[in-house]
Amino acid sequence: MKVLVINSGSSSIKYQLLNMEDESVLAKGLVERIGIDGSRIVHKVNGEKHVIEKEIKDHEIGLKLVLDILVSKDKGVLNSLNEIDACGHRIVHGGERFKTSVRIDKNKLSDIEMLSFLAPLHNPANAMGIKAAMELLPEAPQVAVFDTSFHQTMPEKSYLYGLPYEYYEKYKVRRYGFHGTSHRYVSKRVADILGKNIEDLKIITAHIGNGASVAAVKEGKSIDTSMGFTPLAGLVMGTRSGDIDPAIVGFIAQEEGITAKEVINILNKKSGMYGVTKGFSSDMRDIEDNAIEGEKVSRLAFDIYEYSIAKYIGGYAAAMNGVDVLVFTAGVGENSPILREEICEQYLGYLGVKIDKNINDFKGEEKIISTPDSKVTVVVVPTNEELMIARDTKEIVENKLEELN
Ligand SMILES: Nc1ncnc2c1ncn2[C@@H]1O[C@H](COP(=O)(O)OP(=O)(O)O)[C@@H](O)[C@H]1O
Ligand SMILES: CC(=O)OP(=O)(O)O
Ligand SMILES: [Mg+2]
Repeated sequence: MKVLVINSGSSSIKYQLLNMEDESVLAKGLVERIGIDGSRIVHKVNGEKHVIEKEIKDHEIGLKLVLDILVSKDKGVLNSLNEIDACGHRIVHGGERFKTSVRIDKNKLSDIEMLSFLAPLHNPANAMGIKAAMELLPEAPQVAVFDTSFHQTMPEKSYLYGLPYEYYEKYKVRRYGFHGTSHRYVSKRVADILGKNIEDLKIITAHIGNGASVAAVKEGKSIDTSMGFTPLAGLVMGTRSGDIDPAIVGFIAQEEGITAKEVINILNKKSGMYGVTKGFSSDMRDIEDNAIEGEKVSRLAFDIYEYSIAKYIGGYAAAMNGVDVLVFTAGVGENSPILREEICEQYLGYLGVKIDKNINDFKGEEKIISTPDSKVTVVVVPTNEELMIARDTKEIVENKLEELN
């Protein structure tokens, strides 16, 4: 079975075509800057990278280009689009409506669109990707895999805020949590790597990418996570503030003469590392390089970033009354030895965490970085959201996965 995985962002489409017989990636790529100047497609196949600059006005045109390239003579891997057996979509917000991955029909698509009020930055783009795929691949079943599903196991005490209860009843204001596909993948994978049963483990997964979140996974189930009602909450991120005193929103709005919505936009797009470094960069590679060279503002930003991660790890050790395994994943977690080292050494010694600095000095591999006598096993596990989406898609299409919706 060949599965096309689509992850539509507001201005991009990431895609992967997988052969599910052996889970190999046949081709993958990124359509970026959709609807703005400089749009292009970066396509990778057989170890080669092709960049095509082209005007791409919307998601349908973007996806059409992806499909054209997949069947093209020189850069393609398919003879015909009929070879695509199914399409899996990453959907950021499933609300309380979607507890598992589902096969998409018109009603489910409209429910996904209705959830846009909870994730205005993500769901409209996700829905555009589904519509484009339904249009261009009418024969292929479409499956939705939600960032929020894995966290639907959180108990009420984790997901309810200290707000008037009517806001939960009327508007479903609660913690949802995101990056669930990644937390699910790495928690299962680390149990396999360690040869343990996930049911016997208390795992903390730190998904540290441009968007970042930490989750507490007990007996294979998410019991808490740092993102909340939206992906703005929790850790300090590339451009997002993470947790702040909610009173700041009204205060800044009043002082700057702007609306609450505009303040939230600033918290999403102009804060985090970007904001603390006065607009220098949101990319951790830049911040890290500068911090290592001793530049003060970047060093401070890096400290704020690590400290916020460490506090959540400590909090989740308390939430589970212990921790057996700590996982680092995503762009920064996989590729920044210094971040892993500083977090473990400066903040987690009291938990009995000990890492081997020499072993830790690598990027992007599956590896145990703790010492044999460490009380907590610390492991780097590269995430693979696309593989999870493809696996769920295959299982749904083959009716092997129960849809609880
Ligand atoms: N070698 C590295 N050192 C530190 N950070 C890195 C490195 N490589 C990538 N990153 C960080 O990973 C981030 C992207 O992570 P990723 O998980 O791809 O994010 P997203 O899926 O949210 O776009 C980049 O912003 C960059 O800061
Ligand atoms: C939900 C979320 O924050 O996603 P990303 O990390 O891809 O921005
Ligand atoms: Mg990501």
